[in-house]
Amino acid sequence: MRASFGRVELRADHVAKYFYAHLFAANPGVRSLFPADMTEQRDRLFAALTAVVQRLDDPDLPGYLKALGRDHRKFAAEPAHYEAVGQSLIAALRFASPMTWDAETEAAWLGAYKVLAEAMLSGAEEADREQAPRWWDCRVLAHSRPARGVAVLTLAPGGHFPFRAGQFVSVASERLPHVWRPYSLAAAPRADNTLELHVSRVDGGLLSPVLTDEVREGDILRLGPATGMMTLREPVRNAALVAAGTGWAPVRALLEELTHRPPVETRAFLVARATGEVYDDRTIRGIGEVYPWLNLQVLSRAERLPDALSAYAGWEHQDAYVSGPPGFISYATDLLAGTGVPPGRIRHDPVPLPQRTPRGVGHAQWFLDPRQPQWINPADR
Ligand SMILES: NC(=O)C1=CN([C@@H]2O[C@H](COP(=O)(O)OP(=O)(O)OC[C@H]3O[C@@H](n4cnc5c(N)ncnc54)[C@H](O)[C@@H]3O)[C@@H](O)[C@H]2O)C=CC1
Repeated sequence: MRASFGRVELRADHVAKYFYAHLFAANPGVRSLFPADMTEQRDRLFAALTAVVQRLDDPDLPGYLKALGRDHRKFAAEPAHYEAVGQSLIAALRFASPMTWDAETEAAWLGAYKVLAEAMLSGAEEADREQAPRWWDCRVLAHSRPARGVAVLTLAPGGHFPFRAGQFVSVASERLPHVWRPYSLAAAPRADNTLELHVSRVDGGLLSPVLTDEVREGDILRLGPATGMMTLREPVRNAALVAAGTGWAPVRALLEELTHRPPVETRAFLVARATGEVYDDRTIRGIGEVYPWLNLQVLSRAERLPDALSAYAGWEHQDAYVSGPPGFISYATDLLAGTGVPPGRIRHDPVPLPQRTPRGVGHAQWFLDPRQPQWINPADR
């Protein structure tokens, strides 16, 4: 599977287009479940597939797939859709590698897809049995813009919204139907059931400009179920929390949860946004009073992190939590591992894999199945 995916990945755009064309042609009713503009959606298919193929041996994969299936209920995904997606996926993969696709490869993909679909469906069925809502409609109670390109939203869910500090949710706005994006919850569960999101505006992004610039108090946002493994590891030990930009959100939630636990030595390192701002300065200014056991350092640039980390010892006895832009997560995780934190003790949310191969292929490359030298790739011209 990995070998065949390596070849297909080179033609990711073509394969994804073929996959959706096949899916919508064979199942016309399915089209309305997807956004009007499919450009981003196509990339997401490959990000998801890549993540699964890279993690085939990962013992956490079944749990991840079950959570994914539970989460997919918000898309109104039914068992028949899983069947249809499987057929279109195999058709697209076969189409993309005509010279190398054989019965053995097809059997491997069919088997893997069956395992994947069964795990996701079992997650969805479990949620159905628990009568868990497919999504939560949440009213925007407050919307503020504490810094350039950042919005803080306070939400009131229609009913009880179960989650743990450090988790994230998928969010959609009625202003942009069917477009869902993940955001970390910026506070631990509260007595009044309200939730907080910190949104950084991504230029050219789809949902973040809507959430920062258009959403108003009184709007309804739709939230999928909370998920993610950046929760406090039990039993709670000394902890290092490392965040950049709005990656501060889940760290703030974890700090709030730590106030309800017996005190442990906690260090936090917050790197300012690329624009130079630390947007939650009101919380940060009063932090010593609320969290007397916390040592917080605010750093103006990520390059200051190595020195800040090396000023401390005893890293091998810490749990570490990292959040921020994907490049920052890899950077900080490597630094922490270098200071002696065992890799199994560093928690962060899933990071999209960097694209390994250039996109866009010419007719010649499309025709010749094996990987070709860079010079015939139009994207490199
Ligand atoms: N659970 C999580 O991991 C969360 C992740 N995020 C992500 O964090 C980002 C926040 O955006 P902004 O606040 O605009 O932050 P930003 O884009 O301004 O970046 C914050 C800091 O990260 C550093 N950084 C960025 N890329 C780096 C790299 N490759 N290596 C080393 N350092 C790097 C920059 O120096 C910058 O100072 C978004 O990508 C968002 O998706 C946000 C919330 C939670």
